[in-house]
Amino acid sequence: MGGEPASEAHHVISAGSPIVQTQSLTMDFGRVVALLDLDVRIGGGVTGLVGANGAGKSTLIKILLGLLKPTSGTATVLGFDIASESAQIRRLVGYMPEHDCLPPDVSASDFVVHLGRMSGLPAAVARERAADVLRHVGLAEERYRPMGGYSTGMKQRAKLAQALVHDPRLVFLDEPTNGLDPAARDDMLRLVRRIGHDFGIAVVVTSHLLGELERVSDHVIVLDGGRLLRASATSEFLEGTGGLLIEVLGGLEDRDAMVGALSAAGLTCQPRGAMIGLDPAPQGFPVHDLIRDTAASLDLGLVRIQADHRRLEDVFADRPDTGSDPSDARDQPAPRHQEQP
Ligand SMILES: Nc1ncnc2c1ncn2[C@@H]1O[C@H](COP(=O)(O)OP(=O)(O)OP(=O)(O)O)[C@@H](O)[C@H]1O
Repeated sequence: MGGEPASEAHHVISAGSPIVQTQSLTMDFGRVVALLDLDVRIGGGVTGLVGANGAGKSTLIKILLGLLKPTSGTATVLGFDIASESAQIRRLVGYMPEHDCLPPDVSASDFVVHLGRMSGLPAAVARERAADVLRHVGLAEERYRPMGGYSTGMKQRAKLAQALVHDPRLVFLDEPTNGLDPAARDDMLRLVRRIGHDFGIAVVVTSHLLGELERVSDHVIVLDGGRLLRASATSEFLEGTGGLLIEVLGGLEDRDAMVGALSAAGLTCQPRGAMIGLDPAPQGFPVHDLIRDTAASLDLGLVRIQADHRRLEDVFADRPDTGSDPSDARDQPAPRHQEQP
């Protein structure tokens, strides 16, 4: 958190420069090696940092903010060196920590104004900015109430607002959907995407739920046991498999009737939640016609036929040292890593 306008970094960062770059970053806590020889490059937009609990996501963020000193390796944030220029970095970067850090007796409004002042904003500007960001994150009248009485969703919004109050160029959001119910999680993910796209602030957002990062991120970095497992555009993770997803009207019985009929017609398919996952059919096979005819013969309405996509979970299944079984659940937590002895 900090107060100087973002212009301070403009002479350092030019178009195409990385927002974050690390080289051989290692964090050895003694009992655990949290990061090992990590080389990552993060650009603008929304970057999802994904990995199981303990994969090293929070450690990486804390190192980039200058809150932890790495055992070895180097990194820059917005062109500034983390070892010697962390004050400049904190001025231009917002941070939403993972854990609850809100004083219960203070209102979100007073809290965000206070942090704006701490970042160096004049009082009137801090009040104005706080009102703006609290509105953007969706805290209305309740912003004048003590935060101790807030729901988890409201607390997450207050934490997000304080990360934005000083108009940063980059925000680190550590597990912003933690503890939220599905509706509140969707709202938070929409907000994350707006911050990256409508507000033009680079976002690094962590989650152990792979499916949700797939929805909001332009790029995804996958950490596993402190090592980089994969980094690429989200679209590359989601390349088509050649398979299809089918949905029919009705309940699970209707879905199962459709699975049975398609299987009897020689296609390989299985229930996937309320939908049906269909394996790729041989080239030239009139698969769409067959699906339509099968649904018609069962008197079932077809809701949709869509391309199946590779899921982020499959990245973990692809890694060389695992025999892990990719789960069907989109929001399946990533596998835990082995702690180093
Ligand atoms: N201060 C510390 N001292 C010792 N070990 C630590 C410390 N901080 C983190 N660790 C260990 O380092 C590893 C990585 O932790 P980290 O918090 O970075 O993971 P994470 O991917 O953010 O997961 P989570 O979401 O559970 O925090 C874990 O094994 C954790 O126990």
